[in-house]
Amino acid sequence: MSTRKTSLAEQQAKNGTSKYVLERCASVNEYYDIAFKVMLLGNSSVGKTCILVRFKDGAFLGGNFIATVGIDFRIWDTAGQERFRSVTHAYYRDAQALLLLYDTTSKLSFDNIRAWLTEIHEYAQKDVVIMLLGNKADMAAERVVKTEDGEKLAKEYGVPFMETSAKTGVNVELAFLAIAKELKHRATQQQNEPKFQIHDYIESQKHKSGCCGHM
Ligand SMILES: Nc1nc2c(ncn2[C@@H]2O[C@H](COP(=O)(O)OP(=O)(O)OP(=O)(O)O)[C@@H](O)[C@H]2O)c(=O)[nH]1
Repeated sequence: MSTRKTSLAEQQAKNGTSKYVLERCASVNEYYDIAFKVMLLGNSSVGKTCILVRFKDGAFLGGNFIATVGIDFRIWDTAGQERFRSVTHAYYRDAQALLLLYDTTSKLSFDNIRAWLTEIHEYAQKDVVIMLLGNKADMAAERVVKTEDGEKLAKEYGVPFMETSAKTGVNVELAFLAIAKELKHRATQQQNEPKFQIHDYIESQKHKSGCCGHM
């Protein structure tokens, strides 16, 4: 993709400066044509921080995240604890995308998704992109939330869904990439151009990466 304006972050990456420099640069608006605010939401301990770290480290190690995605992601890792809720509400309003996580080994975190969605509808922008993620898919023995339950809930609310693992990395990049593609298409879509179908995109990519039992 070619929406990126500058190669400063890239140069610094080539020069071997730390990933923190790269990440900081990646969050500076002026280096990009488009920038979006993405938030990670969900109960405490569902794995929001781990998903973000997995995504960022994978991207840094691969060395081509910025070049491939070409969009400045400012990702807000929120606190899941109830006592911080009033603080996070304030940030919903200008978020373009929300990754809503539950933990496949925690029924409570799954049951609370409805409450999270109610809150999102109250505080977020009407056209915010929401994606439901069932995390910790690697913990097969401890699983209490079936994949079908996640799928059913997502269908009910009309949001895309996938199971992820911050531990193995399965579907982590796909989740962020799908959001990036959706937001980019919305921002740059020309008249008469077909709408990006996020559900179709995810389904086609999920089949590619979800084949080999390494959840
Ligand atoms: N096995 C496994 N463990 C995970 C995964 N994701 C997170 N964890 C573990 O779950 C715990 C909580 O992860 P965090 O990323 O801190 O959770 P959080 O949602 O950011 O929590 P708060 O900051 O309290 O809202 C940690 O012990 C992680 O190691 C995963 O995909 N698989």
